[in-house]
Amino acid sequence: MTAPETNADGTTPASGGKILVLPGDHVGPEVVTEAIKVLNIIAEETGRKFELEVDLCGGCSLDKHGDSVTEEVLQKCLNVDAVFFGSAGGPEWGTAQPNPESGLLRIRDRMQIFANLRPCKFASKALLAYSPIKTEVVKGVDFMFIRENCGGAYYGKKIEEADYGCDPWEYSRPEIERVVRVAGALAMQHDPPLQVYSVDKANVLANSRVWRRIATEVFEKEFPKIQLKHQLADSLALLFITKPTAFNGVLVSDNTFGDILSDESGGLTGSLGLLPSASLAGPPGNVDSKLGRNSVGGVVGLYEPVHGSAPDISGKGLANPTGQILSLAMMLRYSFNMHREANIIEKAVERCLDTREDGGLEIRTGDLGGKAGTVEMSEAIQGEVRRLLKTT
Ligand SMILES: NC(=O)C1=CN([C@@H]2O[C@H](COP(=O)(O)OP(=O)(O)OC[C@H]3O[C@@H](n4cnc5c(N)ncnc54)[C@H](O)[C@@H]3O)[C@@H](O)[C@H]2O)C=CC1
Ligand SMILES: CC(C)CC(=O)C(=O)O
Ligand SMILES: [Mg+2]
Repeated sequence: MTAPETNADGTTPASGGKILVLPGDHVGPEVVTEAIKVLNIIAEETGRKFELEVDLCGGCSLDKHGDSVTEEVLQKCLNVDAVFFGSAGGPEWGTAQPNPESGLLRIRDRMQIFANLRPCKFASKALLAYSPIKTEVVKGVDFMFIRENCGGAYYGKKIEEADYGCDPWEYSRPEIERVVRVAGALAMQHDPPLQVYSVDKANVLANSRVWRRIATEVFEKEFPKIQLKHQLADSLALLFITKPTAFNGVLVSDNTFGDILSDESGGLTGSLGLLPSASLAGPPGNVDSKLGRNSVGGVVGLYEPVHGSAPDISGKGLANPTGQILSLAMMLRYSFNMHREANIIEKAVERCLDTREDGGLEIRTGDLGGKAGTVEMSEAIQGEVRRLLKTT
């Protein structure tokens, strides 16, 4: 899984950075394999040499090592520029601890990749027809959901007894400040800055009231051009269905609300199989912050699709590889500053999904009602990526 040792003209490729690949379980390895083919095309065409290492996390690690992630793999995560992750879990491992998913949670914690960016927009306008929401309601939806990724109810000292369970839902000032700053920094990358919404349950939860107060303070002090708006999480679940474009811009929330509400994006845009994500250890882009920088001038991050291991369709070559391939685009953009190549992958995906009338290839995997398999979709994207790299 490495790029060629020399460029076509015989020169040595520039050192491109280290990537740890953790394919995980069920459809994870199926879609990761396809995304790596796209990465190899980019490495080949640009001469950038990435150092790739593949290891285990999830049920596959439980089977081999008796733990969902080993200390050795956690250490490797700390010594790379980016981690490329598939998905962890499946019914055969159940939920008793440590379950496969706990491996991913431990990696997020160890890497302190506290900002999980989950963009929601149509990868092609042809997909408007696949949304269960009326076209006139969902057309133009375009937001970035930022989910706090290392705190809240998913972490802390849990109590699990036969008849009692407790997950403390805690947030402290530094945890809130750093993630809302990422929301502000992303919004400021646009001219005029994007609207930012902070999502909470401040009408009920103490940790939400602290979240709201600190988010307000950070925006007043550090992002005076943005007027932060607050939205309760329960009504947002409704408004995402009835008026999703009202939230175009950037949304930021805690771990639990963000996990649940960002899956709704899959419902809005046609299929969960299309959606990528990036979990970052600092703000992306040229910001005045050294937090989370990697050895190649980008941000340390873990990249994975929003979807899980889809055990219901695994082993049949049916999974849509698009979410994983778009996660690769996010990795190139945020961890490797390869904006051109990231844009090319997104354009290639769009062309493969566009209707023939619009000059596209109109390829549809099963989640979009079509007959194409994982490899067919991936090969079409690879072909478009190669063509666009040569011609643009
Ligand atoms: N980051 C991760 O590793 C995550 C892991 N999980 C784990 O995954 C396992 C399955 O969870 P589910 O609740 O079923 O959620 P899921 O996201 O795996 O699947 C939900 C539905 O979406 C479909 N789907 C998902 N990805 C698809 C793709 N690429 N192409 C076509 N269809 C796709 C599935 O077939 C299923 O019908 C569980 O063990 C869960 O804990 C769930 C979410 C995230
Ligand atoms: C650890 C994961 C299984 C939690 C989740 O659902 C997600 O991150 O999307
Ligand atoms: Mg989830």
